Amino acid sequence: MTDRTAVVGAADELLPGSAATWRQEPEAARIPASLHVDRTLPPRHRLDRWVARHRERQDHARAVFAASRNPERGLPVARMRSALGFIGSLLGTRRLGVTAMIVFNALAAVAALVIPRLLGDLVDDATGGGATLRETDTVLLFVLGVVLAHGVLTFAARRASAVVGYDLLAAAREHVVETVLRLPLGKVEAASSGDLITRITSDVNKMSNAVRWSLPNLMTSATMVALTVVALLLNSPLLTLPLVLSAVMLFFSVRSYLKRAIAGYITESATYSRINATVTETVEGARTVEALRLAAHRQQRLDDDIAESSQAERYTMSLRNLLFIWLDFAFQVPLVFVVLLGTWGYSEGLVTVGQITTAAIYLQQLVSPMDRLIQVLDHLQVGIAATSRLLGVAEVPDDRTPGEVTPAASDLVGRDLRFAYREGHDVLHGVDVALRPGERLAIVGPSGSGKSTLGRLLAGINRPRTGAVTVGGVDVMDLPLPVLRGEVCLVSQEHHVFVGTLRDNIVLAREGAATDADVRAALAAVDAQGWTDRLPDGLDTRLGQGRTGLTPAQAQQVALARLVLADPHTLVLDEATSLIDPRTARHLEGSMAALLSDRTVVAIAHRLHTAHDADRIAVVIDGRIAELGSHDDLLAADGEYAHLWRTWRS
Ligand SMILES: Nc1ncnc2c1ncn2[C@@H]1O[C@H](COP(=O)(O)OP(=O)(O)OP(=O)(O)O)[C@@H](O)[C@H]1O
Repeated sequence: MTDRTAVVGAADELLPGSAATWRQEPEAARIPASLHVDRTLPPRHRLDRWVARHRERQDHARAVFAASRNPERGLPVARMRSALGFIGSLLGTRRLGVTAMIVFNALAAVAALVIPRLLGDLVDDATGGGATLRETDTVLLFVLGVVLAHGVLTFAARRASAVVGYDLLAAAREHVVETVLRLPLGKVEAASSGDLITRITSDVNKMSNAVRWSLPNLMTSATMVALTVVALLLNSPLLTLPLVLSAVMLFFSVRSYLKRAIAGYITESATYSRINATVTETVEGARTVEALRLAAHRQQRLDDDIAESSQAERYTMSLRNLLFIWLDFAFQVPLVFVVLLGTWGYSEGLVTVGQITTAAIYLQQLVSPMDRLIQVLDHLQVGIAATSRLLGVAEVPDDRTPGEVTPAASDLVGRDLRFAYREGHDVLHGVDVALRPGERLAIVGPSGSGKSTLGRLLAGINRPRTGAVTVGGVDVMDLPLPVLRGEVCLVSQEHHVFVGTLRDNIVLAREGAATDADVRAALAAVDAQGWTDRLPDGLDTRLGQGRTGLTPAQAQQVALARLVLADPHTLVLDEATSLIDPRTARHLEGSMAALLSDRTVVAIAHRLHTAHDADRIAVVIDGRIAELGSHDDLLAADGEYAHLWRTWRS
């Protein structure tokens, strides 16, 4: 891309209604972010508006949730069952740790339950006048011992939970990284980078919190609740009755919450993805923003994203608030009933004061684990939503179906190639191109005419909408990636230097099969031996961010050396030498000439001298091959190429 097109292209990404828009969450799912609390309204109307807003946010959450099921629109979201299955399988492979976690949590809960029972007995002995000072001392000492045991067991339980939690987190992170690396390149590029980043950062963290905090607390609280109910029953079945009321209230309020929460949290995360996408694009396009004075527009877009996110957060907050109101009722009402029932039962001689005391303490003791249990449910909803988004990355449909057949020949043919980045907007319109083995084809044409897109299709990066690219008669989309890499390779304008040694950066094209001599030969082939020999640690010199920096030209040479090692019979060079100054580029091309001589080369060229040296030149205009022939033939034809050539020469 030229500098001008770089600016215009980047501006396209940053302006409304541009190509960038389709990469994000479905536009239809946006909600108006204009609903603010109107304090001038009378309270009843305010309540009406609150209900209306709540419904609107709920509809929005449902729409985003439904849209997230469509893999064609952004990155998909996995089903809740898959998320639970994933967490379950992680837990299943750590049986020892999980068992330790359960056992210690259960023992800690039992220790906590013994104390009220002892205190209740003490009250009964005291009110009955049966307890001596010595007995009271013994009971208190015993209570102290149990408190100490409880502390030790709680420590052991938390430690076991932390070990399991961090282990799970590490496993989940590895899974996510592997999944992301396996994604088809075309799909990764089509996804919003903000969404991908949010999923592998914020969603991984949410899942990790759910695992590290929620699972242990779920164990502790659930054990505590279950044992407290058993203890209540053992203490007095009559005084346990009010719990039924509590259970009914809890059941309905939690069920209603759970029905809505997942969609709410997935929507909330989707809004974070939007914010991330807007910020990332703005930072990446900072120069364009400055050059075209787009700051106010970008600011507005970010404000809109934040406003929308705040609406989504308000919705989940309302869900939580409603839940907690019900929980307060569910916790307080039984206590009142225990006192009332206890008073009646005492007057009828059915229960003792000690039993009432124990029941009241147990009920009080139940509030905290119940409260935590509900918080755990809330965190788990967030965790499950985050896990669903994480696993959704793995559900991106693969764009190739690798088969068993390997190409017997090396002729590369493209037939009826059409391609659209946006549905209904083809950028290639039925291109036919056939390369003879060993031929050099230069692709030239105006900016945006589809040269790079054609190169990507020929290299098997993207699947054409119609037609196919075949190598030796086999569709490139049917070849497994390692096989394809040995057939056709694309060298693009971006040359990433990975953090690692110079050697690592080069052998990744043929991992495990390349020796140091191969690496040196590859560097020599691209004329990089001089400066690489002068590096302080030779092939062991560490490159990448924060380490030895490379000039763009050196980075490009490293990328080319990688390619030499991959040894494909066909190379697609997408302005591969554009970042090197013309003299070095000429030099580099010269030194590569011997290497390229027995390969098929498709060179997407801006500098026409590359075209001049090619066997044939394809002139791409508006997604079609307008002219095809040798330099001399095309000059003689006096068409588009002749015009470009004269302009370039002058
Ligand atoms: N990732 C993308 N998303 C949406 N549209 C795209 C994308 N990449 C390219 N396009 C559009 O497809 C069309 C063809 O682009 P392409 O990069 O293939 O042209 P080109 O001839 O290589 O341009 P240049 O010489 O400027 O690199 C252009 O209109 C471009 O805006």
